Amino acid sequence: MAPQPPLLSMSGITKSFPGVRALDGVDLDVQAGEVHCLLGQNGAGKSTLIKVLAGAHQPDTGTIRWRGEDVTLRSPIAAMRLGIATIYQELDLVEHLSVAENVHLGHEPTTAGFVVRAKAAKSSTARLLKRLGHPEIDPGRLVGELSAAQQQIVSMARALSHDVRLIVMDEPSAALDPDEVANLFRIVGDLTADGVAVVYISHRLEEIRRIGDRVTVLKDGRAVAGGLPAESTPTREVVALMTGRNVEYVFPERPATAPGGEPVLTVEGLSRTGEFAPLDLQVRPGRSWGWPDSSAPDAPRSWRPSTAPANRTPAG
Ligand SMILES: Nc1ncnc2c1ncn2[C@@H]1O[C@H](COP(=O)(O)OP(=O)(O)OP(=O)(O)O)[C@@H](O)[C@H]1O
Repeated sequence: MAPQPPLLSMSGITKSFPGVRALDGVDLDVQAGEVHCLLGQNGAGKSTLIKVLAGAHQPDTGTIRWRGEDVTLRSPIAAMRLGIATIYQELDLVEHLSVAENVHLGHEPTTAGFVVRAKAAKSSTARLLKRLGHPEIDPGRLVGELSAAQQQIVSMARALSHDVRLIVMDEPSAALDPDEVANLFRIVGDLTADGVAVVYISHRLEEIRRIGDRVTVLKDGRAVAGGLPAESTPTREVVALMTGRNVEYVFPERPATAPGGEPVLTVEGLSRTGEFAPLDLQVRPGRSWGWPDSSAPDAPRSWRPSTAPANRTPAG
């Protein structure tokens, strides 16, 4: 049997803005059902590449093949019609519309009669939210009233309300707590099991190892590595590709310091009414020192407010 062409094949993509070549001949191949991670430092060209893929930017040169055929993605709607959805970090939801209205914006269910359409939109939205592990989100609620994590789920529901074959997720875990990240990974696993491809942008290398299949690394607008195995490529190699420097240079070893030298800072009996009880501390060379979250339930008593919080005014 002839091998399947990649779901997506971007070749030699260039894109310049005044004074900067954001993409300089980038290739990206994505297979159906894989999680393809896109890595690169700030300014490497990731956003520009996914905007080209989303139909939001037109490339200056290069070709895009989709399921084996050359395509031109003239607009986000054209990309969406092919089954390419993008969930940007800055979510593009309309805050004063309801969840269901956002999910179906531009492609409302077409059953006759407005009320029936609204009902159909609500029930199909409820089904999508359940599939995404968030049945508690009310499809009738205004999007502006939801948390950042819930808004991201709404954005995913909107992507899934189309016949999607590839979803681009731009730093999807950035605003999520660990439970929400676990739910995100479950969603990604379900999508890929259904044959949907995910292009996943993250700065968190440990995430890429956990859910990624392959990695493409961008640096200064070029793909310096394409389709590396996510699980087995050593972190030092990925960091070296991203930065152009070896790990020893990026994370130089700290100079050895004798434990317990003379304190560089000593504080005794420091307190602030309504903020924290008297405390002593010493900071010594070569030691790390962190300030615990005083509101955490397991914070030592001395870190918690001693009385009702007072207005903060600069100490005189
Ligand atoms: N609309 C624009 N106009 C001018 N320059 C742009 C525009 N969009 C991106 N650039 C420039 O193109 C280069 C690549 O930017 P891009 O946002 O694609 O990088 P990135 O890898 O997504 O970085 P980040 O992680 O910071 O978003 C940068 O030098 C950026 O300043």
